[in-house]
Amino acid sequence: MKLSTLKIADIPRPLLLLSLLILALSTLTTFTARLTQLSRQLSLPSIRRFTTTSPTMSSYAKELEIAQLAVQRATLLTKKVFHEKVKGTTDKSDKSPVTIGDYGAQALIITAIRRAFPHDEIVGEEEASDLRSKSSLSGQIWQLVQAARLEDDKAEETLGGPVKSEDEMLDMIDEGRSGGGAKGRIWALDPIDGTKGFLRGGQYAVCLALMVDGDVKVGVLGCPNLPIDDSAQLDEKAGEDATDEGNGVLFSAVAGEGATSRPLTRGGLAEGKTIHMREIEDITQATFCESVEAAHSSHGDQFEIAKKLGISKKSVRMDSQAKYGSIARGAGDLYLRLPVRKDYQEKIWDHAAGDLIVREAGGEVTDANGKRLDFSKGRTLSENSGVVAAPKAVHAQVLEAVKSVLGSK
Ligand SMILES: Nc1ncnc2c1ncn2[C@@H]1O[C@H](COP(=O)(O)O)[C@@H](OP(=O)(O)O)[C@H]1O
Ligand SMILES: [Mg+2]
Ligand SMILES: [Mg+2]
Ligand SMILES: [Mg+2]
Repeated sequence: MKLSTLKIADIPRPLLLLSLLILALSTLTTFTARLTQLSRQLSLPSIRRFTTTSPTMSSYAKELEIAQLAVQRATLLTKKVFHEKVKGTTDKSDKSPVTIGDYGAQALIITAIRRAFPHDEIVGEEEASDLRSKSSLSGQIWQLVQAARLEDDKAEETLGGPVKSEDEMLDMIDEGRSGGGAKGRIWALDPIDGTKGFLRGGQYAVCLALMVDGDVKVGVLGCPNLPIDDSAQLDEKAGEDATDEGNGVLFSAVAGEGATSRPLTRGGLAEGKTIHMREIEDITQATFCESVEAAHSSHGDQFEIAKKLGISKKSVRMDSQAKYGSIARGAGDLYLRLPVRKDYQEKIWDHAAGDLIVREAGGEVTDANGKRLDFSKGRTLSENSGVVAAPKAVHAQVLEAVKSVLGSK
């Protein structure tokens, strides 16, 4: 029989039904993929939820994978610098320290974001202008950046390959100069949070978050010096004499999908576990965390607040967003950060990832007035004052103590 004379009636029924089924399935798949893409572009969470085909498939699966791998790769570089006696430290215009580790990690992470999401904006803490006039420092960072490769070709391929040249490295660092804001997709990056801890041999974190229209949707914290074991409880020495030997944890969260921890590796991503804050039955037994640096938060006010809550245990002093990660997995309970100076505005990159990870683990994060942290105002949290993070069930009680201590000053 000639093909041109073939009639539908001539096709065997089972074959016809099978062809129709394949056609219907492929049309549905294309439609669903297009709808998901559209909802992502338009930031429509309700459509996104509807089009997510399985409960384990994240709405921000690609963003989460890139963010985790980019942070993991950057910790290869920071760990190397952590073990060096000389860390290429310079002072920034605000007199705060920055090291070759901070610059190198920022270059690596921004390169990964640029390759995967070329249209996204990035708010990064560091900028390259000082490096452009200090070629020996820039050369040292370039050596480190070239050496920082994940021991997993597929993971490197996912990140879009290495930084191509020293010039590209400097340009990538400067790609972090977005002013932030309430519209569109903006990443907040702190390549080394807790630089003072990093220099002192304490805790530090590599922090990355994606905000969409001012809301944090994805958060990742790489904490090379925290124990892998989620149940390892913090004691008052936890923030001192830290090391990455046998340690290293990668925290992550996606809005509405919970928080996870997994061991940091030198290659691809390890298996993750869901984490939760601890349920506190008796607030007097809570472990509270605060900065090591007295200039970053008021140790005096925090002591008074703990006293008011009946907490007699000494605080755990620890640098960086490792505090957020630690309370999110129930290794501690509260994080208090009350302002020392009225004119200081907290930076979004110091809180975006930690805020989401704690909230997704069952916590509540507000400022000292009980307002949610507002990441839509630019590079700083200009509408907020301080941070109060606690399990949901006791947050109101903690906030009451905060207000009472601050109100009586
Ligand atoms: N006066 C101040 N009040 C609050 N935070 C401050 C501060 N001066 C600097 N910081 C921020 O505190 C961060 C460290 O927080 P912590 O004390 O929890 O480790 C620093 O991040 P970097 O180390 O990334 O610069 C810096 O941005
Ligand atoms: Mg800094
Ligand atoms: Mg920081
Ligand atoms: Mg920093």
